Amino acid sequence: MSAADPRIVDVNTSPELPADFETARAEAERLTADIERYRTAYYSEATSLVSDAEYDELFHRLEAIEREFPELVGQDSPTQEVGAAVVSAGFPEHEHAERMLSLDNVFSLDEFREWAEKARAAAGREVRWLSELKIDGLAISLAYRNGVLETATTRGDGRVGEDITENVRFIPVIPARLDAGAPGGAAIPEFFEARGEVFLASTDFAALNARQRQLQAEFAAEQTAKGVPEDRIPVRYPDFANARNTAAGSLRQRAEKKNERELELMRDRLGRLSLYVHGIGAWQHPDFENQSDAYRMLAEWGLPVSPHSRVFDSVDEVVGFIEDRGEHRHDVEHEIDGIVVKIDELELHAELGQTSRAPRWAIAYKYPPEEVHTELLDIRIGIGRTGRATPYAVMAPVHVAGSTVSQATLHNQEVVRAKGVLIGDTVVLRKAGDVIPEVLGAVVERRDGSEREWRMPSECPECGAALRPMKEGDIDLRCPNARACPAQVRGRVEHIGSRGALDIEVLGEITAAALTQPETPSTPPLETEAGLFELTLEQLVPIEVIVRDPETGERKTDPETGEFVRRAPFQRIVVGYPPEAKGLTAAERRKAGFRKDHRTLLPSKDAETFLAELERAKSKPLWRLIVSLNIRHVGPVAARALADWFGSLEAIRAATPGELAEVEGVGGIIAESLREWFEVDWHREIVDRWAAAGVQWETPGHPGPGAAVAEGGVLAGLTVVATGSLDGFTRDGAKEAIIRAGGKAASSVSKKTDFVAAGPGAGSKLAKAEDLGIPVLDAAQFAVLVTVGPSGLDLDTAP
Ligand SMILES: NC(=O)c1ccc[n+]([C@@H]2O[C@H](COP(=O)([O-])OP(=O)(O)OC[C@H]3O[C@@H](n4cnc5c(N)ncnc54)[C@H](O)[C@@H]3O)[C@@H](O)[C@H]2O)c1
Repeated sequence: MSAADPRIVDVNTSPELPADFETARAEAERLTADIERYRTAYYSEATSLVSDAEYDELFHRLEAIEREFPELVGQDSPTQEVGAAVVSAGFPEHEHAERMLSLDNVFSLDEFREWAEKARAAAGREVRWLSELKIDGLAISLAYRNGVLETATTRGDGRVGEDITENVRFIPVIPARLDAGAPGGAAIPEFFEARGEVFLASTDFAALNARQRQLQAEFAAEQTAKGVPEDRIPVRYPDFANARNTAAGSLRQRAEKKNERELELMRDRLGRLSLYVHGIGAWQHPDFENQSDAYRMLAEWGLPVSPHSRVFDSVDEVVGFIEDRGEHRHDVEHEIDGIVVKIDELELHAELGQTSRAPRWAIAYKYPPEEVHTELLDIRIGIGRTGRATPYAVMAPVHVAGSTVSQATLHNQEVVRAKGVLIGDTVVLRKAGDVIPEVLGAVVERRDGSEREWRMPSECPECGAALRPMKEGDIDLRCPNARACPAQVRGRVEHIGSRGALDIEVLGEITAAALTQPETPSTPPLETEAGLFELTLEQLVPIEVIVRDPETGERKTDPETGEFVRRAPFQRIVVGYPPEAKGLTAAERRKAGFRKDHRTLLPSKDAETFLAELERAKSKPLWRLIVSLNIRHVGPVAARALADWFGSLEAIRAATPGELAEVEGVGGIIAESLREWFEVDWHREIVDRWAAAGVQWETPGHPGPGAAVAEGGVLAGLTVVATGSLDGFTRDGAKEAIIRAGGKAASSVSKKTDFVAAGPGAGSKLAKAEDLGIPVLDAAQFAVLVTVGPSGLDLDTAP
């Protein structure tokens, strides 16, 4: 999807400004009406009808138009105002002793440098820059009289806000009474206002959502007990989508009309809120020179101050801070949407002054957005190689955190319910850097009734089998048709080619699909992976696939012909004279009317590479072959352990679950999974057909299960257990040293054990060795054992 897609919001490119006054006025009116609607919802209902980036874009567009046509700037333009006037939620109104302002924004480092240069020029001297994290929360003003919290007020329109003191009393970090501090410290003034940001720390936000899920589960259990069918139980406690709006909503809850239980929940939410002070308002006789000094004083009196603020002497250092914090945006305990840079010297605040909405001595540098709004077009099901059915969101493509996103996993049907999203909803999508995109929830207020509920399908979308949980109580549903479901075969074949398995060049997602679900021929060359090593050039060449859009997964059509775009990954077409013209001279060909229009299908380079890679794969290390069998829980680590110990697939198959579980790195779950896998006929068919095609299911020269690799080594015939951390050896290193010396490296102590090497952290194995009277060695003795053998040990001095 190109960046020119109208649905993709790009805050960095704005169209040209209107050319004449009338057009400009009409657009400014439209923008004002939209901004008005959005900010009322945002400040009064804690709801984001559009994303912050979209809001900022509208705001900037209006600012740009007003700059071009200054006659348009009216008193009530949003560009001249702070926040929004209070839309009463029933809280008393309260007038700030000193106005609360907003901040001007910049969106690039160049813009920031330009602003800093201007501010310095206006100051007429070098200044110090107080650089702070811009907390994504909501501003409040705390008025203290004689050290006691008198009022806590929202910002409102900057002059008058809502008195939310009663709610703020439940926020544990906000002191009701200040602490006079250490003797000799600054005296608390009779009256002052501290400004700060209320926010929900990321861990508290996660905990609050966990609580919502728990409440929903309890509610669902009650409903079930009343006989309400599962799919009719409403979502009473949906996930909260956004920490800032949740904090704002929590703070503006009304206690009236709430029953005991609701009050308890309300207080629980308030109790999770935090605050950092980031400014001062009215203050009688300040006896400090810098804003940073004020912070130190407020902290002494017990008000929470952000630990992340820094003071710099140069703009370059500030830029470094902005860049560094931008890279570590998520290492902070709360959400940040930018950096606020302020001149530290209070004297200059007075000198530079303020506009109608923001101080001239501070600026907010905003980071690119990580949350955007987009439309949820559909919810579909993906079937993975293990048959797991995973719902995923298909969205109108949207640009966020450096890439275009149109799909996001929704994990399972419970998650879809908890998020409370409907198809057709405007949803909040979050993508932070390289992190996987996540749908946070719906913008419920934007619903128009056309949205529809999604239900988890009961059948596999690829093969029609009835989906079911693997075992009772599982939330995940699976397609049980493991052998024939095209999605599962495709997934397994792709896995075989992956780097952690057989690492076969060419065998990726597209080839896997081409081999299992081609357009032509209608019978796929592979019914299951059993036929992989039997593939021939003749089978590969005719394969055609329909090209899909990598973002939407939709089949691509040719805009001219209207037909699906096809690709033949394994073909090369050579155009020449027909075979009948062979041996004729040019004149004879002309005379006979032969033309150069005969097409011959030949294998492409990929086809040849693929077959050569398959050939090579047949003798790859046994552990890679084991990984490529797609056995549940058997990844590279377990496969290596199995291959090292047993040396052949046959030995693994013949081992009892007990013997399997004894191998270090294997354990009971994997042992059981292996046993189940080998019981299935078509699994054994894979092994047999691959073997018939030349796959080597054993490690050449391996002497057999658990036996010494190095015949006749100093530990031949001896079993050694290494436990705890042995100085000079890694865990695997110790095991390898035993095997290299010809011994058997066992993972549990029994009567058959000859030596136990134990380092710090050794637990029950050491105790057992002592019980059984088996010699226990320290790291130094172990080193002697594996190099010289038991004859080098002086066992009387063993610990
Ligand atoms: N999505 C929407 O519908 C919608 C609507 C309205 C506003 N908004 C968001 O709100 C912004 C405008 O709100 P605004 O006027 O509060 O401006 P702002 O958020 O751009 O900046 C001013 C505010 O930053 C806060 N802040 C956080 N950390 C601070 C610090 N260390 N020092 C000083 N202040 C700090 C204060 O609350 C201050 O009032 C928009 O840019 C947008 O992101 C969104």
